[in-house]
Amino acid sequence: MSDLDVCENKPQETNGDSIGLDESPAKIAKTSPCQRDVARTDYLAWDEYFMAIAFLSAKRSKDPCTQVGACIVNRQNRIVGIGYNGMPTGCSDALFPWGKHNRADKMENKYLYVCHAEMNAILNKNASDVRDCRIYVALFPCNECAKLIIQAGISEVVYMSDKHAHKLSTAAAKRMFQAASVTFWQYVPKNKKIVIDFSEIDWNTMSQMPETPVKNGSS
Ligand SMILES: Nc1ccn([C@H]2C[C@H](O)[C@@H](COP(=O)(O)O)O2)c(=O)n1
Ligand SMILES: [Zn+2]
Repeated sequence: MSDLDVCENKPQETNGDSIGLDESPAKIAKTSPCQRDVARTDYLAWDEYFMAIAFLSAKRSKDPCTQVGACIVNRQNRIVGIGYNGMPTGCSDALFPWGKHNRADKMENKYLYVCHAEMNAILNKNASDVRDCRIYVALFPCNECAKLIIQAGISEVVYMSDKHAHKLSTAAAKRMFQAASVTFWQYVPKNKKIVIDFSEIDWNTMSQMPETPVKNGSS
């Protein structure tokens, strides 16, 4: 049984044995998670969870080179904003460039148009403001996002990669964060991977897995 399976309140048969209240520790150890009375211990820690949300959001990005996600969290560990790097609303991917090397036409460069993940997370906020929140982001913010983060009142930046540490935009961002007392620190994941495996669902207890992917309302 996986953690996602539906638990039923009846003794579960396991290996042909029934499980009674006076079972030996060895037998209790063999019971399925649903039979246990104590909480799981291998759940995601808060930082791991919020950074994973940022990485999941990045999966929506159409940038062929770098997909970035951001997740804003308040002091009660409630998510108040999520975003990823993408073109502005109404600026179709069919009409705006995802390239960055077009020497013939300087206008055909994604950097002129793309909204960064941090910007979208702030603009997507579901709270009146994001003051004193922290933002989880895969890459260290650029100087333009640093301005938005500071002006929005976010007080803490949690980042995974500082691969552009050598860039002027990163140095400028750090200079502004330090002047504005915005703390920043690098999250080092405990686990290299967090797998979301839909096939773990016990489809016998849920509506059958669709034979062919059902297209959702938007692409
Ligand atoms: N903190 C950041 C850094 C970058 N991005 C976005 C902006 C671009 O879409 C992409 C970077 O492209 P590359 O220079 O790797 O071709 O990532 C962001 O949203 N947030
Ligand atoms: Zn940025």
